[in-house]
Amino acid sequence: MKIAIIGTGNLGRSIAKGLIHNNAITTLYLTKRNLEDLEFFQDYSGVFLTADNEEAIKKSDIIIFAVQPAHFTDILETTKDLFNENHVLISTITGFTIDKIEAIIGSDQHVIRAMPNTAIAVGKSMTCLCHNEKGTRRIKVAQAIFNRLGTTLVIPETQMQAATVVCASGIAFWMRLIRASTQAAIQLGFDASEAQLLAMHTAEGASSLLITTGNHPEQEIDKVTTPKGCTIEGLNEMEHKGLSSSLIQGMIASFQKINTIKEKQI
Ligand SMILES: NC(=O)C1=CN([C@@H]2O[C@H](COP(=O)(O)OP(=O)(O)OC[C@H]3O[C@@H](n4cnc5c(N)ncnc54)[C@H](O)[C@@H]3O)[C@@H](O)[C@H]2O)C=CC1
Ligand SMILES: O=C(O)[C@@H]1CCC=N1
Repeated sequence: MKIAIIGTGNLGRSIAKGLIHNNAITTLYLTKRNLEDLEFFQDYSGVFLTADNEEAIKKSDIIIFAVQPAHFTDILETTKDLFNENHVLISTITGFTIDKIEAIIGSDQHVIRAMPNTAIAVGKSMTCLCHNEKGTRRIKVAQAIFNRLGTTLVIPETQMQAATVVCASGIAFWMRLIRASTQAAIQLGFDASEAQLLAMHTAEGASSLLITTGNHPEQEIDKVTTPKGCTIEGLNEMEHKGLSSSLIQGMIASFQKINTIKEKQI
């Protein structure tokens, strides 16, 4: 696959690492206005670094846009005449709707919106996808790419903002939970590196149990909670202190914020 990433910042770099490590490219063009901090990629064969978006688009079939929302309109305005019927345009831009994209480039292009997360760098992204009418014919191509880098779900565009909170911001939320477990493990006597090892592999184990069995979390919790035991004691104390409520309220706040950003930045 000939892929270009337009805007190789935090997310673009993560996508690039995932594509390279999963051998998912024939050529990969990475663009950025200042190429200095892309040195990591310069020795990989088939990977080209350039500040020239036009060159990257002309030499690629799949174009992944990963710039900040405020830059996307200008980039589309200046590159729209380069797009041809073979191009699949994939936007990761938060809040930038298909209507807004089509208002600039028209409705003749295959347009996919993708909401991955930074775990794409290690092939573990939960990526939500939606598409315009023409993009119906290329959604399987997009799924094939992102399935090599994790798991995909095709959703209606109306759910993309919520998907951003749950999956993209979700990486940060889960990191805080793992950090809190680490801090507790240190207080319970482990040194810092051991504490993080215990926390992150226990988190991975919990997630893998659900993915592998398809069980509801409470079914797995029931297997751990000995009557009058230490697990239920800890769980109930966490709930008295608002664990579930705090997570839910945080994600709702994040969702409310994303909808105000949408109005102001684009
Ligand atoms: N960081 C994340 O975890 C996620 C980000 N997103 C979305 O992806 C987009 C990118 O996010 P980040 O990577 O965090 O932002 P970022 O600011 O780290 O990266 C954007 C990159 O685009 C480059 N850029 C700006 N104008 C350019 C131009 N004209 N040509 C080429 N490159 C240009 C900047 O130099 C920068 O390196 C945003 O729209 C964000 O909402 C979506 C999902 C997850
Ligand atoms: O925090 C943000 O606004 C962006 C959207 C998803 C991840 N980062």
